[in-house]
Amino acid sequence: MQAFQLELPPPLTGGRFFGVGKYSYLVGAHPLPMIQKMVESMSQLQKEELQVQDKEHRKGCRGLLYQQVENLQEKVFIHAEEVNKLRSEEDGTDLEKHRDLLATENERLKQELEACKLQLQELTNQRRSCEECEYQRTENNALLQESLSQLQLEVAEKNAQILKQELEVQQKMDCLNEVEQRLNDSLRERAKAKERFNFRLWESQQTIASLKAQPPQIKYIVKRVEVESSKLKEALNEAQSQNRSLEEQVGMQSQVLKEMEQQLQDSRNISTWLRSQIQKYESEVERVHREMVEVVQTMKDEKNRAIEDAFMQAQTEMKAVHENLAGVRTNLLTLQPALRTLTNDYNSLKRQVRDFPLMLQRALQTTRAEIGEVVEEVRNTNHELLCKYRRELQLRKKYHNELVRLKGNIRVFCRVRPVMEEDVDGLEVMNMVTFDPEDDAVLHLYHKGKLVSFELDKVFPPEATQQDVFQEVQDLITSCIDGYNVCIFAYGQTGSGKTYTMEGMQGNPGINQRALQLLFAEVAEKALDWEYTISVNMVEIYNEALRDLLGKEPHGKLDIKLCPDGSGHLYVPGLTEFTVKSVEDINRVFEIGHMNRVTECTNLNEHSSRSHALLIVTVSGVDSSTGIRTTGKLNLVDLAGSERVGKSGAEGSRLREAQYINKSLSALGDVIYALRSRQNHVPFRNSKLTYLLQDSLSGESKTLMMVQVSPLEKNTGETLYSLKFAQRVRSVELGPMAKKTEVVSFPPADQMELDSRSSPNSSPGASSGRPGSLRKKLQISGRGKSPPL
Ligand SMILES: Nc1ncnc2c1ncn2[C@@H]1O[C@H](COP(=O)(O)OP(=O)(O)OP(=O)(O)O)[C@@H](O)[C@H]1O
Repeated sequence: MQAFQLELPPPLTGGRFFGVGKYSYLVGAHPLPMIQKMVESMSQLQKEELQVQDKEHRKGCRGLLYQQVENLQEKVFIHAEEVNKLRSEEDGTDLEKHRDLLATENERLKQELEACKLQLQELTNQRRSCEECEYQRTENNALLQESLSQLQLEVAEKNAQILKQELEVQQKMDCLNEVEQRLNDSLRERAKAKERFNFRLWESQQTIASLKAQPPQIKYIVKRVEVESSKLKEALNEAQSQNRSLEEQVGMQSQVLKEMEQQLQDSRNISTWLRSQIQKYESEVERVHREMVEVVQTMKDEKNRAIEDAFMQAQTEMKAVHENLAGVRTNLLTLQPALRTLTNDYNSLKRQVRDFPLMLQRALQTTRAEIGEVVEEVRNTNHELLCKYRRELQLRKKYHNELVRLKGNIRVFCRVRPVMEEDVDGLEVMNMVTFDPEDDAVLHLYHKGKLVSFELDKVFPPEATQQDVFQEVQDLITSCIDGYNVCIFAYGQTGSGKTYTMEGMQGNPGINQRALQLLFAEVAEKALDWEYTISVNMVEIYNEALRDLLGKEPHGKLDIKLCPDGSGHLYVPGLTEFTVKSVEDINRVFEIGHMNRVTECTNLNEHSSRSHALLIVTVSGVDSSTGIRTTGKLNLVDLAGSERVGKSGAEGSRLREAQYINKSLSALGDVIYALRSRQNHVPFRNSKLTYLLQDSLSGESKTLMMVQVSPLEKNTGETLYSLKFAQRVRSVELGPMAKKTEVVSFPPADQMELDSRSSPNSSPGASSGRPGSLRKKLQISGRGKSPPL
């Protein structure tokens, strides 16, 4: 029989033994009292078992059971030891300690922060007292505020971290408590099982003891021993099964222990991490603290420096102020007499100021009276001047009219067009017209080998410009503003330059546009006293039909009618009239007229040479001071070509056109003749042209006939005819002799030619009142004789 020795661990400190009989229990602060108790009872059991073994040497079957129990005890002990060790090493209180430490550290940081705030407050106060460092302080303050807010943020973060860690620690603690609870429960279970086992063991021992106490009956005993030994076997089996269940429980316990170990390991990791975090936090706090201290130190230094500077500056300024004060004191001494003088002056000025309104009122009254007198004088002078001006105006008008009358109310000019490139046509062109260099009213025409001379009111050579021509006619145009009716006719064969003279060309306008421009200028000059309105009509007479060139329906024929007011004046119902105020307006009107003329005909050149184009300008004015009203009419007429088509044997429409043209031109000649010779009857109604211009030709009206001629040899016939026409118009002399003259019709073209043939060298101009050089020449040569009309 083998003896079993069980080595038990020394009892843990802090515990007390309480024993009842052979079972003793350890209670107190030990973490595993049940295990301990179990170990104790097991050792007790072992001792008793040993005694039994001694007594019952034959009962070797119990050895296995003891062996197993021993192993079990060993394992339980090891586990208990490990648990104790773990508990002592990594107790949950460590985490709590860390947490407490962190809380303390946090508290300390908060206090430091408060101290920093206080210091900052102090510095702010100090800075307030130092005004010169205001700007710098504001900047530093802002920086500090910024770092402070950063620190506060960090502290808040750390607090949050601490709270989180506290929560985690709490969770771990709860976990540990739960594990401990479970361990305690399992130990209690085990103790109960052990107790039951012991009780059975005790019962078995009691049975053995009672068996031993019975008297020996060999045969019977042997049998009983066998019986008892089977009982023991049963007990043994039961113990083994209990042992197995205990082993299972131990396995479970070891599993639980493993879990606990794992949890402890996790806790250890977390604790390490927390420690590192705390270290980081501490180092950060330390760094911030160091920075704060540095900043505070820098600010203190700056403050001291600023104070020193301010002090030095104040000292310097104080010194300067003292010096100034001394200067001021000296000045004060010298200024006192000046002050006295100034005070006296001031007092006298005050007196003057007091008296000033009265003086001013008197001066104003005097000045007003003087101004009134002067104004009255000026008014009188103005009135006189105005009267003089009006007288002068009347005189000017009178003299102008006298001048025009002296020149003749009907004047005849001649313009010779230059030889054009298209006239040359490869052949040598002979210029048949020559001029008198000493007299600008004479021209000579070389015709059929003879030189025929003509004297008119003015002759324009080919080189005369549009401006030169206009210069001579502008008097007539301005008289229109004074209320006179003016007619300017362009007469001549086709291509002789009538349109050029009247309308002109782009960029070089003729009489029409220049006349309107002049009217605008004159009207503007008189705008102070007179208010003028300038309106225009444009008409065309073709084959004795009157057409409105500005109307919306230029095809319609117009009629000339007597005014229903009984004034005897004529008017054209439905004739379009435009009021013009500027050159742009004129251009627009000309454009409309031109367009209407173009739309009417297929060949404008042909058409224009066979129709009369009239631009009628009406100038109405009212004198704002006197209320006098004037109305003048300017008729600018581009006549149809005067060539004698009828003679060349034309037929049909061409002949009809020619007849109409001849008729109207003859009628014009007749009217002018009748007017110049002051006949009682003037045949205005013989043509549409003269009838339309009746108002403008009669009475005080002024007429200019611009006879256009070509210098070309091929045109000499027509040139001669035109010049004769001009000569005849001009030769009609006003005065007693003219009055006596009979009323005769203007000779037709053929007759005029015959006349010229009969006396080619005769110059009708010789009989005119104009003292022309040619006339003198003719008189000297004895050939100055008026032709019969
Ligand atoms: N004084 C001048 N200087 C330069 N060119 C001129 C002059 N006179 C006329 N002409 C030119 O001669 C040509 C014929 O002139 P314009 O058309 O004026 O003649 P017209 O007598 O009006 O003819 P029509 O009776 O056919 O209308 C034009 O090309 C014109 O430019």
